Amino acid sequence: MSVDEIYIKANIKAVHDWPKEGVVFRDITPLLQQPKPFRMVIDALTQRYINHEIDRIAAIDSRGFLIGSVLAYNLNKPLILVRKKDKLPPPVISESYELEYGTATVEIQKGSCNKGDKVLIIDDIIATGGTMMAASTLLKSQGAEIMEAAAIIDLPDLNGSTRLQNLGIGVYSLCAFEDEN
Ligand SMILES: O=P(O)(O)OC[C@H]1O[C@H](OP(=O)(O)OP(=O)(O)O)[C@H](O)[C@@H]1O
Ligand SMILES: Nc1ncnc2[nH]cnc12
Repeated sequence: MSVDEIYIKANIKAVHDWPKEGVVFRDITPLLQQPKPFRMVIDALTQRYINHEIDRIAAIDSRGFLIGSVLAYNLNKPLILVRKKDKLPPPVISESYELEYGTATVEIQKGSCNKGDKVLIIDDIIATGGTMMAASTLLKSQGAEIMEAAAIIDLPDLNGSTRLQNLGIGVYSLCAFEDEN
C-alpha cells in the first residue's frame, strides 16, 4: 500500500450494521472534513486523468458529485449529472438497479453527451457495481464510450469491479477494503 492509500483509508470510517444489519458502511465524511486527505484524493485522480483523452466526466448522485465536480473543474471538462430518479427535468432516460442495501433508479438527461464521447464515470465507492453499471448503460445508450469508472473506494468482496471489468469497463480505485473490518 502506498503512503497515500494508507492515509486515505485512515480517514474513512467503518460504520457497522448501517443502514442495515450486516452492512459495513464506508463513511467518507472524515475524509471530506479535512483538507489534506480530500486534496490527496482529488490530486491523485487529477494526475491519473490529466493526460487521458476524456470528453466528459459523469458524476453519480450524490457522493460522486463531491469528487466528480471538482475533478471536472481541474480537468476543464464538461460535467454530466447522473441523478437519482425524479430530480432532473425532462427529457430523461432511466435505469434501475440493485444496491447492497436496496434498489435505486438513476437518470441522465437526453443529449448529455455526443455519440463517440469518451466519458469518465466518477463515484465515491464501488460496492456491487450496480450504480456504475446503470450509469454506464445510460451513457452508452447515448452513444458514449466509457473511458473508465473511477472511485475512491473499491469493495472487492462485493465483486462490483470484477462485474464492471467483465463488461469491458476499466476500473480504477484509490483504495480497497478487503473484508468486513
Ligand atoms: O456499487 P453499488 O452497489 O451500486 O453501490 C455504490 C453506490 O452506493 C452509494 O450510493 P447511495 O445510493 O447510497 O447514494 P448517496 O451517494 O446519495 O449516499 C454510493 O455513493 C455509490 O453510488
Ligand atoms: N458499504 C458501503 N459503504 C458506503 N457506501 C456504500 N454504497 C454501497 N455499499 C456501500
